[in-house]
Amino acid sequence: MCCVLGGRYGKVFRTHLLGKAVIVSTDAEVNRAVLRDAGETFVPSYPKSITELFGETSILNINGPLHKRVHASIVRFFKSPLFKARLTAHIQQSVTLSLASWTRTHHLVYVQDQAKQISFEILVKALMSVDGGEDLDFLKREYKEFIKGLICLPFKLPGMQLRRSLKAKERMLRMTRRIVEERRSSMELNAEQDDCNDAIDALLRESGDTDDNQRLPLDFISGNIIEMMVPGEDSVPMAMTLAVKYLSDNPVALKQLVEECMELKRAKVETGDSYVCTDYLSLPFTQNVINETLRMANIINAVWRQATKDVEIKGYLIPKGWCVLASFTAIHMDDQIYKNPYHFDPWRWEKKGAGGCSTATFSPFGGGQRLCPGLELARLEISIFLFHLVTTYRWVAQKDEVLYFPTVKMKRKLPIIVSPLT
Ligand code: HEM
Repeated sequence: MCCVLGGRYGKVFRTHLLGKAVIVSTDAEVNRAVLRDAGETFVPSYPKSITELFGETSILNINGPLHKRVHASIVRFFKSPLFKARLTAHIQQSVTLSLASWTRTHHLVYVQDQAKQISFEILVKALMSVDGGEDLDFLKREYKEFIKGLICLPFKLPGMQLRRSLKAKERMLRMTRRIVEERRSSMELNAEQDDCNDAIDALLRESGDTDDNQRLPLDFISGNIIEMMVPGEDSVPMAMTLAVKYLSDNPVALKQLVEECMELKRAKVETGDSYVCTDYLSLPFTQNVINETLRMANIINAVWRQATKDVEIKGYLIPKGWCVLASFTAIHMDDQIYKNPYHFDPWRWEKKGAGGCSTATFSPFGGGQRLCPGLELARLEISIFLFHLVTTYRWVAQKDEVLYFPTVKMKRKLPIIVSPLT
């Protein structure tokens, strides 16, 4: 029997958020059905200021065959062994350089700031091969202004944040467009070379499944490179920071992580081999720590969709035009699914499997057609950061607390006092 939702209704209920009538789902099966939909019934739906900032052709807004094509192209590139090998070396270099700057004993370090710095550099390297220098400083400055517009009043009047953010985006777009044009020219000159160094190359080479070899327009590529920074920029450093926070509060878990990482380090010293990406990703306890961090942190706590037609899921009728908020937090903190959900317990993943259980009950990276294309990049970065941190330093964390609104942050940026391992 199908029911039209009225007021609070069990695990799926109707409410008002940001002035919009919304159906909130805290039900794993309903969430899975929403995520699995390939754009026929549900399309992304964001508050007005976000849609304005992203633009209509952003991967986060588009649907149908174009979305599928762009998403597949990015996933293919991020999964390619050559990219992962290059990126592993780059992440190692960024992390070790950053850690080397903390060398003094009893030195105070703000983990959140350090993690942000490391992961921003890695992100722009992966997306557009910007590698330090003025371009990186420019992007850092403009991106900071741009991102403030994500949570602001949706008016573009002079002096208002949304207008300032859109101006910052215009400046970033000019720079990105220049890089994209230069890259296309050099591709035309070296037509036989089909190696992709970054997401720009991947999108420039993307020709679709059709015979007409339709390339993606340059403005489309430039815009998407900037818009793809949004889901990756804050989430990775916050996962790194929260992992350090949870480990600081759980010495037994930290001890086991240190032992696992030290064993790999000793093996590498003995053989003289360098680290490859699978070394990091196959450390089972490290992956359990990352799973547990992502489960508890809920950095992306939900996804928003809008129904394009009346649809019935598990007996609930979702009327056409209504927004659905599929909550990940509700599932990740459900004590029917995770025993003692507020307790940091990396060992629970030994039972569930290090790769996580089904996407219905563990979906920090979303699922279905919009499954995060940066998933492996994120896991690799967090793994490398934790590995080098625990094999280089001991630390004592100062008192701090996690804030969940409007986005996940540490109240004091997680200050720790570090001492180098002798
Ligand atoms: C811990 C880190 C990360 C988390 C928790 C995370 C989470 C997510 C989630 C939940 C979605 C799905 C949104 C939806 O269905 O509407 C998503 C999409 C996306 N993520 Fe990530 N992400 C992370 C890192 C990254 C990184 C490093 C990148 C690199 C560029 C990235 C790029 C994207 C893109 C482009 C999308 C949009 C995909 C689409 O709509 O087709 N993410 N992410």
